[in-house]
Amino acid sequence: MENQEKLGLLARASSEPEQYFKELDFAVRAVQMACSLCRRVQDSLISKTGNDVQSKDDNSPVTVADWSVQATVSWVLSEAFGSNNVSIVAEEDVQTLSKVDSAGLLKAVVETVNKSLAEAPRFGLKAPELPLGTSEVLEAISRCNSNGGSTGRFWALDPVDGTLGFVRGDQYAIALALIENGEVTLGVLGCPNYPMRKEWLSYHHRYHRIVSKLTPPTSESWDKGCVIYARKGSGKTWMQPLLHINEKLVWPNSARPVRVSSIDNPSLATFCEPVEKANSSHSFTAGLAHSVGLRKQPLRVYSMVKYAAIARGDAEIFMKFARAGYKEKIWDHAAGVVIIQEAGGVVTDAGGRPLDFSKGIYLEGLDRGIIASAGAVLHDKIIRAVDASWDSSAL
Ligand SMILES: Nc1ncnc2c1ncn2[C@@H]1O[C@H](COP(=O)(O)OS(=O)(=O)O)[C@@H](OP(=O)(O)O)[C@H]1O
Ligand SMILES: [Mg+2]
Ligand SMILES: [Mg+2]
Ligand SMILES: [Mg+2]
Repeated sequence: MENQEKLGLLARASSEPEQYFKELDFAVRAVQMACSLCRRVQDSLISKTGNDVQSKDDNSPVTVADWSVQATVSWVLSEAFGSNNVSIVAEEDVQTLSKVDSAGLLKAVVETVNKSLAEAPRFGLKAPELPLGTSEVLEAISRCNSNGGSTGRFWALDPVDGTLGFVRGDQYAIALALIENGEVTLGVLGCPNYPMRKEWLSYHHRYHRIVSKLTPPTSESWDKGCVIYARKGSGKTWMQPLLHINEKLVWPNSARPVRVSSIDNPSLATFCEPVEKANSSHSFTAGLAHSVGLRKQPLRVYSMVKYAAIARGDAEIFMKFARAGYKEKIWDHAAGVVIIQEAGGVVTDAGGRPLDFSKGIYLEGLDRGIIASAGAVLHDKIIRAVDASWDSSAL
């Protein structure tokens, strides 16, 4: 009882729907396991120069970690709720993995999944009696083939968000959300490299190693990591430390509530945005920043760690304006939205409307871009600035 309270897993009032506690509990454990898996894979990825990063049809990267996390989370959720009751929308599929020349890759995925599942008892979960075979791993990945929609319940999973950051030894996230009748009801974000000090969020390993005189943080202080989660309507967002390998700490883990920043003066506010210009227009947001009076340098961070930074109060604004024609996917945002909202923040499209998770795998009808803020004052200022500058922008 006391432990559940500490974890933020208890209902505040008996009128609150109890059915989400089991879901949140398993989701947090699954994401903790995924964080542990990713840390191992990222460490081995950076320490060798192999052919460990594949390219998808759109030239975006995918790694052993993406498929392995998808299989692991899918397996854990199926064990907890029964595979017939679990519907998952997730980013990866098995096409590349099932190709004849991908035997080595598939073997690495199966090994990684089994290594991760063998760790399940540390997270208070049951490990499989026997290691999973290749077909079981492929089946766990391909079971995540839901198309979402406006009715019923499904999970949205981004096994590794910010894969580019992941392969560069930088920030990335594991994102799991539960969506019911088109509304995000639970969000869990694992951020294995979330640094101990927020200043280090803008520290890009590769880049700074070459051009910066900054002393690199030691791996101990850099690799702090956290899992952040929230249940819709609870008014609280919680944060757990990562369950580190080699640590004595076993489940249940401790958690503390986090809150958005109280800064509403633009000149004191920090905004974050994607690292890659190809994913969001840096020139458009620079113009917005100037007109709103944001004075600080943008914090460019890979992945949904940007949502976590707002929820934790380490930054005040997140903006993303993808090129015309790009359709945002639900798994890139669902967990982050509920985590910011329950921490006291605001997330809408650039027209001020809530993001619509009820139309399948894409955020259909999204008006121009996505804006998340620590509060309504900053949010309104940004939205007005977008309106004022949109027509003269090249977007
Ligand atoms: N062209 C384009 N425009 C906008 N967004 C795109 C585009 N291509 C991909 N994506 C999606 O962006 C996800 C990564 O977003 P980030 O905020 O991490 O971007 S960045 O790497 O920091 O630039 C990334 O998520 P992951 O694939 O999970 O890494 C993609 O879903
Ligand atoms: Mg991807
Ligand atoms: Mg993603
Ligand atoms: Mg991904």
